[in-house]
Amino acid sequence: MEGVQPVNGSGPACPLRVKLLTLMFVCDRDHEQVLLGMKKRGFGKGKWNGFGGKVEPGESVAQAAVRELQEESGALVEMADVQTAGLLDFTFDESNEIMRVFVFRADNYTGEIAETDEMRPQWWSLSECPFDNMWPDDRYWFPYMWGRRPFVGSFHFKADEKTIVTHTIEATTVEHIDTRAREEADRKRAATANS
Ligand SMILES: Nc1nc2c([nH]c(=O)n2[C@H]2C[C@H](O)[C@@H](COP(=O)(O)OP(=O)(O)OP(=O)(O)O)O2)c(=O)[nH]1
Repeated sequence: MEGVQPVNGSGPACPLRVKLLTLMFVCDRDHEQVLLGMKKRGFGKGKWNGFGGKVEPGESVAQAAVRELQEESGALVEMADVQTAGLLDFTFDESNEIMRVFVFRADNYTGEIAETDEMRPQWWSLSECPFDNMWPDDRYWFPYMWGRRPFVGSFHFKADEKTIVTHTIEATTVEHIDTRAREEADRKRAATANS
């Protein structure tokens, strides 16, 4: 189990499992374009999204973001070029899981972008971002991500994974998000060592 915490501090009677995830956006600032991938399988299949996935025990959240980007798109981002963008918690009716997603962006990459088993990458002009075919929460925080304004948010969905029931989104600092990322990676490492 990756981590367990009470719901809104309501005590251990109602634990939620935390799934630690990354999401990376490669941005071409000169042409106002962002690299998205069509998810070909698994959670979010059929949607355009940034690239990401689970954090492995022992790696930092940013390292996981770089690894997942390369595995899914072929693009390689140096750690020095990884920019902290945001932190998002997703919950769903009838689920006892929090999907805790650390969002990053990068303006530089090397390597050859290519389709993989999981994703079909494509550059999108910012003005033509396919929000109707992305997760419905994305239009709330995408302007923060592109605008380099650190954000923290939470979205609670119905079990249909389409309808947002409640949400919060607010500005924060890179330091706050980075501290949370370190805490979450430490928690995951400790939970794995104890299991
Ligand atoms: N844009 C956006 N991305 C989301 C939302 N919810 C959510 O989990 N994601 C992202 C976080 C991750 O990058 C991805 C889910 O991770 P995944 O299931 O693909 O993880 P993975 O690749 O490690 O899984 P697997 O191949 O090992 O099965 O979707 C959302 O509401 N909006």
